[in-house]
Amino acid sequence: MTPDEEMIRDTARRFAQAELAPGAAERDRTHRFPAGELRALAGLGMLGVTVPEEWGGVGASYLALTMAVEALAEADASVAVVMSTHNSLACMPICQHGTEAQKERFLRPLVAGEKLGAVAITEPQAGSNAADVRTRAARRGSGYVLNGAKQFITAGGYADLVVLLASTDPSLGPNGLTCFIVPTDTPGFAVGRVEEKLGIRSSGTAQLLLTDMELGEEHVLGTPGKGYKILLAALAKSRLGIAAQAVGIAQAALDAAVAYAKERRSFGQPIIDHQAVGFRLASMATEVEAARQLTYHAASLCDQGRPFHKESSMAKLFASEMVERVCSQALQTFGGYGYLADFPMERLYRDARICQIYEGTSDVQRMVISRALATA
Ligand SMILES: CC(C)(COP(=O)(O)OP(=O)(O)OC[C@H]1O[C@@H](n2cnc3c(N)ncnc32)[C@H](O)[C@@H]1OP(=O)(O)O)[C@@H](O)C(=O)NCCC(=O)NCCSC(=O)CCS(=O)O
Repeated sequence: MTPDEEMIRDTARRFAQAELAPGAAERDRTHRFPAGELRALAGLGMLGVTVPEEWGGVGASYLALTMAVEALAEADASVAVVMSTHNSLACMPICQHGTEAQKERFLRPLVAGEKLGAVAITEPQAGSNAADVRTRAARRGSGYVLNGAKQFITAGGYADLVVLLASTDPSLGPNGLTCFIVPTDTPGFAVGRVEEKLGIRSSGTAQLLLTDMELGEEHVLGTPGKGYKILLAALAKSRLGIAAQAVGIAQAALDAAVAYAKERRSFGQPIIDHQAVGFRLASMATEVEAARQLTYHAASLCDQGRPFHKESSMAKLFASEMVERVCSQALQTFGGYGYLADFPMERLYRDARICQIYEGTSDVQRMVISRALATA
């Protein structure tokens, strides 16, 4: 880890503990989207961590981004996932595939925190099979007219720009999918339901509706027909962020359980001194550290330009299944108090569950890993 990476991690950690942790339960309860908190994060460079400095970013590594997401998730997983998605799935595809004009117009304000980014791949019928996107972008004059619906879009109710996958040629299947940069004030764009959820309740997950929405050619991101590959490549990186989110939530649960187990007494001693509790905490700590190391390893491979897709999926798979186990065991340590909304365990337990679902379910990660094994 370089001094710069450490500094980014520590900056995120300080902000998370001072500015996010105190309001996390309240945002969860009221479902308030953390718009002000995200603007404050922009001031710390957290909305363009891996974007080069020439576009206003920090120009840091994916390891730095991963550690920053982990630190935020320890305090508030909703903020962490919005920040992670904005960085990896909105900023970076534009950074890597955008024209100079697109970077000037769209990327710079995203990094500065003047605009918030989201990604829209998933549709009501297209989840794990992302190639089944049916949102249609039909040619009209020199531009396109888009019709369709997008589902489960993180920050969808609040984003200013959406990197969106649509079909420009259905006869070509996945090779007819194209990425568009969609300003959400475009006529024909509407936010549908903002979803009620088990966890990450302040992340503004929404359905997006596109009705005869006209976009000029300058909104096409990358080469038409290459959109699926652009976003599969971006997802391989963004999954590091979900793994990091899982590690952060699990660390918070572990810390809370250890603190409680030292303080709570039964049968004449702190419960941590009962072997059943102490051993349980030991196993939890080991699992959290194993997931962290898998995640950092995958991020480091990515930073070195080495193959990392299998490792990224392994990290996401292991960390997201680990966090449910660890949160369950942490909650158990609190006994009845763990089940009450007055205590943080209840929210951590709910926030943990989504990690096995979004940005590729556990089964999708197993698919990516097993295909890599088959072709090695
Ligand atoms: C299930 C999948 C993993 C795979 O689907 P496919 O079988 O359709 O894809 P492939 O044949 O493997 O690949 C097609 C094509 O793309 C190239 N490819 C694949 N992976 C990569 C990569 N990591 N980097 C670059 N290129 C890649 C591959 O070589 C093929 O190219 P050729 O045709 O050979 O030239 C996939 O569908 C999948 O990941 N599904 C899960 C989708 C998912 O994660 N959805 C969540 C999206 S997020 C969202 O929409 C909103 C929620 S949010 O977080 O806000």
